[in-house]
Amino acid sequence: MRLSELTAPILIKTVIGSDDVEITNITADSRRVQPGSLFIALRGYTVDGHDFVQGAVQAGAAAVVVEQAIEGLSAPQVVVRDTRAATAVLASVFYRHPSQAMKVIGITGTNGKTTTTFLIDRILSDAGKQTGVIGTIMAKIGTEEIPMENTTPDVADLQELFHRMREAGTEYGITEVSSHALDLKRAAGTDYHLAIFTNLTQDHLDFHGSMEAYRNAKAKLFARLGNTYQDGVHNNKVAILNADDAASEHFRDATTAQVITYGIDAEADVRAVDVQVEASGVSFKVESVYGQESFALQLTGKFNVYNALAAMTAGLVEGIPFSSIKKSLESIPGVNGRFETVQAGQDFTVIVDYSHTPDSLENVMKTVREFAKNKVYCVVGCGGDRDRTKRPLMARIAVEYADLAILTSDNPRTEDPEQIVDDMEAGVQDAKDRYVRITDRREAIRYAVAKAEAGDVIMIAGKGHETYQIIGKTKHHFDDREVAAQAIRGEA
Ligand SMILES: CC(=O)N[C@H]1[C@@H](OP(=O)(O)OP(=O)(O)OC[C@H]2O[C@@H](n3ccc(=O)[nH]c3=O)[C@H](O)[C@@H]2O)O[C@H](CO)[C@@H](O)[C@@H]1O[C@H](C)C(=O)N[C@@H](C)C(=O)N[C@H](CCC(=O)O)C(=O)O
Ligand SMILES: Nc1ncnc2c1ncn2[C@@H]1O[C@H](COP(=O)(O)OP(=O)(O)OP(=O)(O)O)[C@@H](O)[C@H]1O
Ligand SMILES: N[C@H](CCC[C@H](N)C(=O)O)C(=O)O
Ligand SMILES: [Mg+2]
Repeated sequence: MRLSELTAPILIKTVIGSDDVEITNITADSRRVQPGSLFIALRGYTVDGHDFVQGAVQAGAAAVVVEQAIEGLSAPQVVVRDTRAATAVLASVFYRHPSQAMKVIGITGTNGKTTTTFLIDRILSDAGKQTGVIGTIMAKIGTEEIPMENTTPDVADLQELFHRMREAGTEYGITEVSSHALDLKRAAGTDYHLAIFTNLTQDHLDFHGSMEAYRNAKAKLFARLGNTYQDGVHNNKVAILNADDAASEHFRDATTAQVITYGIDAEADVRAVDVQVEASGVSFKVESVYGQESFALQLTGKFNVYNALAAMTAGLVEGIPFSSIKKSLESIPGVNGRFETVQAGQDFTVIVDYSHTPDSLENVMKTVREFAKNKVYCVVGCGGDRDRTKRPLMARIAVEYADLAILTSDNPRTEDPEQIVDDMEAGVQDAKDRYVRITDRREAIRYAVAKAEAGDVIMIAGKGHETYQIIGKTKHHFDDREVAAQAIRGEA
């Protein structure tokens, strides 16, 4: 595409040099520049992309987009007011608005996004639809799986993924939309068909500053959910909200789309009743505007009833029959790293879970307590370079629900691991006999395994599907499931 055509929709800009050059790819990362690339300089949290403009041109960039003109540059420059906002426009134009060629489902909320995307994927795939998924664990296009750095990728990468989905004939793009993405304009330019809200509880206060700002970031997904009403119900934009979460009223106000609610405790359009939580799964009945159905899932916990309700509401809105949804949801054995049990021949239960927020930890620990007959151990840490205020709260929850909490490391990143555990410990000073601190995660898991006796439960929280531990800036191989199994087998 010619640079002139690509930048035409940007109203306020100054072009230095000729814009009659061919652009073959766009990127905001100089390390990924190829001959013919358009390099866009973003001011990040760590470095300023403007510092890499010269390097990008040396690597073959055909042109650059900047907020400040660079002196003596040999390549054409387009100077704009806000390169982050411009990237969203440029990516949409370059890939020819791929999200409009499919139905994109956006899922936001503190917890349950990944799980809900998996459930929706199963419901739609079983109904014969071509799907693509973008989320924490990976992106999936048909059967191709692509590893992901973030839950929601950068806007140029996101549009490229939609482009690849369109090429593959995808009918539904099922995507997690993080609050970071909404604030950093990664989701700008995506035309969402359904927007789903799971829940809002504390996380990411380091980034958003307050719960109100965090909620407002999530509200953007609903505020941007179209403003037109088309003929035929299935062409309409729909917001799917959790009736049991107070933030839903805020999102209802923010959107002009039709709203449908799901819930358990409050009145809802799709409501679960008679919820029975067992170790082997959760059962419940659904009463809804679409009829009634009973479910017996292999997933467990009340929180998974919410995920199932959100997913089935999406399926029902899309015209999938209840009977088909029931079959799909009941056949799902579990989601990678979410309440996943480790079986290595032991006579106690070991569960690996991705709970890395106070609310998710409380949910899984409550669920464990509902079926645990003997002692419960909780191995938990908190990520470095992330919300510090959740640390004492998570430690508190571990201590309250477990007979013994083992406070340890998660991904320390660039923080001192001992300091992170200190921050956690600040929340449990009055309960010294209810926890131990073992900063080395492998040792912490080994300790819990050594302590456990027949019928006990060990919850290993925080890392779920992750197969690494980030210490400093280095990713080391580490898998809670592997480490637990080795400890059980007595391997080094
Ligand atoms: C806070 C945050 O979101 N940071 C993201 C941001 O990083 P940053 O601002 O530090 O970027 P930077 O390193 O300063 O670089 C600025 C610019 O210079 C460019 N650059 C940099 C170096 C170089 O040699 N050449 C070059 O061109 C970069 O590509 C970038 O465009 O831009 C990067 C590139 O897109 C992201 O990878 C990075 O996510 C980091 C890894 C991250 O940890 N993000 C987390 C907080 C996050 O986004 N989480 C959410 C929510 C998770 C949830 O659901 O709970 C998610 O969606 O994953
Ligand atoms: N609906 C829910 N409500 C509360 N907690 C949940 C819910 N669903 C899952 N959880 C808990 O949260 C953890 C993370 O779930 P999941 O990965 O589905 O969430 P996510 O929103 O994608 O997280 P992330 O923000 O890291 O991408 C699970 O391991 C479980 O402990
Ligand atoms: N998407 C979340 C993942 C946290 C996972 C946890 N293991 C940690 O490292 O804190 C985040 O980036 O905050
Ligand atoms: Mg996720």
